[in-house]
Amino acid sequence: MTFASNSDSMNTLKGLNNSHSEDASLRMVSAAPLDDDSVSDEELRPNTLEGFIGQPRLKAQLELFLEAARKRDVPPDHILLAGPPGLGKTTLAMIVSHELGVPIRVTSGPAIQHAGDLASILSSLESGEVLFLDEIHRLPRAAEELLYIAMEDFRVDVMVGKGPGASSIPLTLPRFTVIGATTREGMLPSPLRARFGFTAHLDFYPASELEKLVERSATVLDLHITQTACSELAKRSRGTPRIANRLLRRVRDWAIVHDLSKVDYEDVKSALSLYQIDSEGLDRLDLAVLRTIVTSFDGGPVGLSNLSAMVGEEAETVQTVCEPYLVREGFLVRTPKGRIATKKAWTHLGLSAPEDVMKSF
Ligand SMILES: Nc1ncnc2c1ncn2[C@@H]1O[C@H](COP(=O)(O)OP(=O)(O)OP(=O)(O)O)[C@@H](O)[C@H]1O
Repeated sequence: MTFASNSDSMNTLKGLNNSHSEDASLRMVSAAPLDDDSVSDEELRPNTLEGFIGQPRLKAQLELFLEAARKRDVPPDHILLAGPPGLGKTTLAMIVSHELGVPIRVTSGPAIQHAGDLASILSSLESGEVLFLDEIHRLPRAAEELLYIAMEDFRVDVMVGKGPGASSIPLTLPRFTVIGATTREGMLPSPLRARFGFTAHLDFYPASELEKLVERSATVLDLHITQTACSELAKRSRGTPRIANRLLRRVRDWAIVHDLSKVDYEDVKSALSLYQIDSEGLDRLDLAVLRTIVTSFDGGPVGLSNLSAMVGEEAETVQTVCEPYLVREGFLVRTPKGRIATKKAWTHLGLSAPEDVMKSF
C-alpha cells in the first residue's frame, strides 16, 4: 500500500502565512501576512469563542453548532470559512479545535501537490480530529475529488501497485471534521461547497469592534494605552484585525523607544505618520494613486496601465493591493472608461473637486 507523500504538505502556520499570492512587499497596511506577523499572529490569537472579538452573528451560530455536536457526542459537520485575508479564519479553526478539545492538523491547498499527499494525511487522522485546509480553493483537482469522498463517506480509495495491475482498496476513515478556509469562495466547485454543513462568511470589522480588539491585544502585549489611542489605531486598520495588530506592534516599538508608560492619541499619530499611514488608513502607495488621478488626469477616468506607469508600480499591485480598499471606502470608482477619483478623494487630498465630480461622484 503506497501513498505519494510530500513532506511539505503538513505546513506549520508560519509556512502557511507565506503562501499568499498577493504581493504585499513591505506594505504595513497589507492584509496578507508579512514576515514578522507569524509569531505575533500566534501570540495574539484568542483560543476561545468568547475571546474572539466581533462577528456576533457568526459567533452565535458557531456556538450553537458546536454545542449541538458536543451534546450529540459526534464530531461536527465540516465547516467552510470564507472571507478576505487577516479577518480570523485560521483563528476560528483553532478555536473550534480548542472548544471541542480535539487536535487540529494544518495544511493548505498549495502544499498538497498530489492526491496521494492528501490521502496520506487523511489516513492518519484520529477520530474527531480537525483537518484545517487553508486556501482550499487551490487544491489540485485530483485531491479535490478524493476529498469529496472522504468528507461524505469517510473513506479513501488507496491505489495498490502500479500500471495495468494496479487496483484500489477502500480504506475506512474515522469521523473527522474538515475546516476549509478560502479567500475566493467563488472558485470552489459546487460539489465541494455542498459538502460543508456550516459556512461562515467573515466580513470587514467596524472600527468599534477593532477598537475592542486593539484593547485586548494591548493587554496581551502588556502595553498601557488610552481609549482614544485604541480608537485611532482601529480607525486606521482598514477593517482588518491582522493590520490592527501589526500597527499596534509598531506603536509598541514607539512606546519602548520613547520610554512611555502609557500610549496616547498623539503617540499613535506620530508613530503611524512615521510609517506614512494616514488618518483613513491610506499609505504612501494609496495616496500616490489618488494624487496621480487627481493631478495628472484631472480626476480621471484613467486606465489601469497609464495609472500604474505614472505611479511607478506594477498594474497588478495597483489593482489587487490598493484599489479594493480605495473602492470600498469610496475614494475611487471603477467605470468602463477607467478609474475616477471621487469627491471624498479630492477632499482627503485637501483639494476641491470640479463641478462634474461634485455632481456625480
Ligand atoms: N475576531 C478576532 N478577535 C481577535 N483576534 C483576531 C480576530 N480575528 C483575527 N484576529 C487576529 O488577527 C490575526 C490574523 O488572523 P488569522 O490568521 O486568523 O486570519 P486569516 O483570516 O486566517 O488570514 P489568512 O487568510 O491570511 O490566513 C491573528 O493574530 C488573530 O489572532
